Amino acid sequence: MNSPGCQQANCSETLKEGMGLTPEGRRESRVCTVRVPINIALVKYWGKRDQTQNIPLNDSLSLTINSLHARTTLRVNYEIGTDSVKINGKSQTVTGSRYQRVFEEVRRWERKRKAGEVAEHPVSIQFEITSETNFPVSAGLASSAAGFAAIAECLQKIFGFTDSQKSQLARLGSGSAIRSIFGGLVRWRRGTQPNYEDSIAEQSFPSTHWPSLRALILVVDEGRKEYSSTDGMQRTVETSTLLERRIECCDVNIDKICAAFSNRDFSAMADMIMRDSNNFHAVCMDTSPPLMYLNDVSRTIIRLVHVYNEKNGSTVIAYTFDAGPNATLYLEEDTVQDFLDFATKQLRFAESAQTEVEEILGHKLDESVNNGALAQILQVIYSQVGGGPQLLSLH
Ligand SMILES: Nc1ncnc2c1ncn2[C@@H]1O[C@H](COP(=O)(O)OP(=O)(O)OP(=O)(O)O)[C@@H](O)[C@H]1O
Ligand SMILES: C[C@@](O)(CCOP(=O)(O)OP(=O)(O)O)CC(=O)O
Repeated sequence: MNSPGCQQANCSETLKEGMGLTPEGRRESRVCTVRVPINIALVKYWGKRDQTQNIPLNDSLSLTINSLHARTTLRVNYEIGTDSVKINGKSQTVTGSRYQRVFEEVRRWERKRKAGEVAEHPVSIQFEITSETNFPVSAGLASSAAGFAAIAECLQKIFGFTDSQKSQLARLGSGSAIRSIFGGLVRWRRGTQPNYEDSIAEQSFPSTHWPSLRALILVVDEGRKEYSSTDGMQRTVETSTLLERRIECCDVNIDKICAAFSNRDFSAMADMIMRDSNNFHAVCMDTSPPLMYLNDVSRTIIRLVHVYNEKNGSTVIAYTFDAGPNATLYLEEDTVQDFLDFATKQLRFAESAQTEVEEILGHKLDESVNNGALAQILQVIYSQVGGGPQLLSLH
């Protein structure tokens, strides 16, 4: 069976103080390129106590999935101009966006830093971002997490911000982005301080602690989801009575998953992962009007996983669903082949997804096996649990 690639985190460099000047005496532009993976939560973040700062009501926990990533280049020009953001070749609206929130925060910090210094030039900063992702954006595959963590990484490298400032910038863009700053198993603490400085992420375990852990993402819908996570969770906060109970349980569930992870006890971890996913979607259904992120294919996958575990006599695979119908399955490497053999008999795979399965298995599928029921899998992504951001270039 083929192994998915693994990259190691390597993001400790920053530009040194004392930057170059152009012949006109202006600061030279700086450019940074990073590659940052997505993360998929095992205990979901859902609900905020501060909407503008993205401060969560509950702690959350995720695994970093390094096959899916954003490759982002940020250019900072020290002049007055219009900021721009391009994702997969498409220009994004910056005015009034989350990008602008992040850019304004950086300008504010730089103004503050410059106050007291006799600046030759006022703080004029223009931002240009180009980002490519190797997966669809806004489809519930945590594109915003990789995207905003990448922007925060670049900003730290260019401006020399502290780790805490980097976290704040990532979180300001999208809450879940704060967890993509690390590899492995990552916890985002909601924090209790009024200034939110302790609402930060930390690595609970590096990916090397459990090298045989794998993720299989079954994409069943590549389209934009109906309600964004941002709007959906706010609606839940306003209307769900179950949310309060969910929030009470998150810390205990995180502790249980961390203990299971520490002992590499897959079955104990898997049970908690599936419980959290189901609890999260129950809370979504308890929202008014309900948030129905799962579809029939998602539900077929849920059933399939339980049948497979039962057939096995122990829990060897877990599902989790974010705010969309696509499934992330966690399992160990030695389960992948048997599970895919089983799944290809029960589900229907689109032609490209079939090729992806064949690549994972390292052999062709028998013509007759890929004829399962109507459930259609469009794409299969196989990944290790990986390291965090990688710095590609800085100048
Ligand atoms: N590579 C990127 N760089 C910068 N911003 C990005 C990038 N990819 C996505 N985004 C931003 O994230 C938004 C999509 O976020 P959204 O939360 O709707 O989807 P998602 O992240 O795929 O889903 P979820 O967070 O529920 O898993 C995009 O509209 C864009 O503003
Ligand atoms: C279901 C989730 O994926 C929700 C992610 O929400 P976002 O981080 O996208 O929300 P904003 O902070 O408003 O940008 C669960 C999770 O990743 O923890």
